[in-house]
Amino acid sequence: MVHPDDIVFDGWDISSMDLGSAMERAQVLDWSLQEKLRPHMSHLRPRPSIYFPEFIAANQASRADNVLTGTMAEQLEQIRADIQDFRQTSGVDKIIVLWTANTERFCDITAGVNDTAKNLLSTIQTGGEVSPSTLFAVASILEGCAYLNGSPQNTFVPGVIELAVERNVFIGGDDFKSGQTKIKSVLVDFLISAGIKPTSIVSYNHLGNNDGKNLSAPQQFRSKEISKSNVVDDMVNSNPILYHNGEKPDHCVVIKYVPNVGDSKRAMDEYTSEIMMGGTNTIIMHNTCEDSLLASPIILDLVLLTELCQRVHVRPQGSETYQSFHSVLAIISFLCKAPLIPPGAPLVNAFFRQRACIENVLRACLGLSPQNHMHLEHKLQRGFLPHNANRVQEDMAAKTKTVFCNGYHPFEQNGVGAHVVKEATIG
Ligand SMILES: O=P([O-])([O-])O[C@@H]1[C@@H](O)[C@H](O)[C@@H](O)[C@H](O)[C@@H]1O
Repeated sequence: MVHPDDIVFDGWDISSMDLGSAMERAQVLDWSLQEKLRPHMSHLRPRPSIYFPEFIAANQASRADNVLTGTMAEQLEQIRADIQDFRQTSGVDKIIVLWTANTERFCDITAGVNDTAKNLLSTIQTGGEVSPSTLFAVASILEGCAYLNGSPQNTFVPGVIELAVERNVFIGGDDFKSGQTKIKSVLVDFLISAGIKPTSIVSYNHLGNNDGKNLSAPQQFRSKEISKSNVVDDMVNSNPILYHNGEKPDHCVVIKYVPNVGDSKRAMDEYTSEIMMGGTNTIIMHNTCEDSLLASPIILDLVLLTELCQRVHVRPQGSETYQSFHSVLAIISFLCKAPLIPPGAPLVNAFFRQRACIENVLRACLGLSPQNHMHLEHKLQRGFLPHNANRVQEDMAAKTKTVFCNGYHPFEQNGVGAHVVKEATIG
């Protein structure tokens, strides 16, 4: 248990936080924001981009083409130098690096290559399979900068996670939860919580931007398919009455590249569910949305939340010392399709549970108790909140009157009590 009084912030009062001041404190080091957004986001500094990143090939092109050159070790140093340069020229206190570049294919987790921090650092020196996003993550961590992954690939191989923990640097991801998946994390939770059992979920989307083009490559699509598919797992597992052990709805995800629609993504979903007595309920949805404009506020929120979390320190009950959040920053799950969580932590994809986590953490930071929606003070026979005792008494008097008028059970007896009294009377 953590008492709200045991949560502190470095330096300033959260209640005075506004987006503007937080933004000044946490400028985004943006590596590849799409051209069309740049005019609207002048405070974000565009940086070299790597599109279609497979592996950064040595001597691929010049820096003028926004592509890193040299050996992998040299590329690592170049990225670190870029970060240092940005720190100096921009004068910001903190840098948070966020990967908005295209989806990469999943890379293999190989013992001796990327399974530990030491092995990963030595693979970078000697050459081997290290994806561009992993290289950026390592550079950021070595520079003490939090690193967030907005794409689905497994940037955070075990070696990166170990390095982040060793260096006490936040990492978080994966994959912006922007459109179709965001709705899914609400709708499936609603269906299952309402006792309606989804048996098949079929999701198509087509789009024509650079992201869509990249996803038409099977290996990159596979990364996206994985991050989009696992999103219902925790909701399914949360209801053992509807789903037996290991049972899952069929879940199919298709993405097609259609250049003509550009950034205007079309998402079509069909949710088929089983209802009472074997009946069927089907929900069909068509959603037309601007892919980049859904992603951009998520980028800002991710950075703001991460920066905020860097200033939160917690002293668990019975402990002498304060500690910060785990390096794997799970609180930002709300904004991600495939949340990265610390080993052994429960995975939560359900939208409102993720939101409640953020809300309650922020409430705790302000010294407020968590919002649990019980509202017991309004549900008991007698109120128990001292500060509004009078109000409660008045309310109860009014309710008593209503109860008698309605002819229901006498005041101060619940349904069971009323039933017993009735039987006793009859007897
Ligand atoms: O968030 P969401 O709509 O489920 O998922 C989307 C994908 O289906 C889409 O193909 C991709 O280009 C978007 O960037 C986004 O990741």
